[in-house]
Amino acid sequence: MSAMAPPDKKLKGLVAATFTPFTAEGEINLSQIGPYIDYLAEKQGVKNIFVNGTTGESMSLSVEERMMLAQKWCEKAEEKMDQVIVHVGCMSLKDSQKLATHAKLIKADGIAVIAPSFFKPTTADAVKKFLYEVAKVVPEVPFYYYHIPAVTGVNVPARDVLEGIEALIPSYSGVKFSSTDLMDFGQCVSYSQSADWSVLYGVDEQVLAALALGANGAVGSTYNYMGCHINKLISEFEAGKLDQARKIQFKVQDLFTYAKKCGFDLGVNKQLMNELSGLDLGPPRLPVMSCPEVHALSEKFHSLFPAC
Ligand SMILES: CC(=O)N[C@@H]([C@@H](O)[C@H](O)[C@H](O)CO)[C@@H](O)CC(=O)C(=O)O
Repeated sequence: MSAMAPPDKKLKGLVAATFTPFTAEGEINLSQIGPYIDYLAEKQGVKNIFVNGTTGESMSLSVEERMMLAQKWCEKAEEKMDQVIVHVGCMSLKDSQKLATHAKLIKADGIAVIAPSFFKPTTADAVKKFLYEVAKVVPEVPFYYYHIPAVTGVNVPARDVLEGIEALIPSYSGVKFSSTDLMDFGQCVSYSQSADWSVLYGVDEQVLAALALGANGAVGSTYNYMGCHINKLISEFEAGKLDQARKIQFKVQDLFTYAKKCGFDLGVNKQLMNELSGLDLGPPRLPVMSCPEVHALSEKFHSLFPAC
């Protein structure tokens, strides 16, 4: 079995799935990326980023915009972040290959690929063939499979996709698992243990359950603004203080129960990040609707989570 990332580069701990900064007019705003990285490192204690993913609205960006963004994230992350993983999944294989080649050029620490979702692969074999065609253009770049069936509508179990992936894609380094199916997640952990691949969880409101099953870390949108609290949850878990870890997890769940009543979506999430961080990341891009103010949600956040 091949485990591409050297042991000191194994992706673990918290990874922020970054929002894409836009100007008020809806153009990419590269000027916010430096301050954004400083905020994550200094205020949240988050040292890894996953860029141009779901939270980053990658599917609403052009290939050129994704390249500009990835380049700036990598440039500004130098010496401040441990790893920058660039999501290069697209509907078009050619676009994905172009983004993967570019990610290597800008020295990204890894690439991730989602299953295409317009023409949906219906078997693990079809998903793997697509992943292989992207990974093969940059065989020396650590490769992560990004599993998010609720968004892609590709309901092939991740564990089936992982079966034999290391033989097909020697750069395979792990899976970013954004699904509530904890049985499938556990099976991915179990498959990955012998080779030390990273298995990262992506449903922030139940990350503690994934840690119990052996997650190496977590990738998510909320680690942008509550990374310091989830770092605490992880250290309580690692210290065997389950009660303390649960307290933090339950607060996250309370926040989301409240947020869902207010119509929580990516637009609300981004606006919450703007308010909590003080950064100006602008509105989302259509079809995600912008959301003027989420003061009640920010207040709820502050009432649940006193400053770190
Ligand atoms: C569907 C979705 O956007 N899921 C988020 C979660 O972090 C999610 O926002 C959070 O669990 C709140 O529901 C991540 O899994 C997505 C992600 O990591 C990404 O932006 O690529």
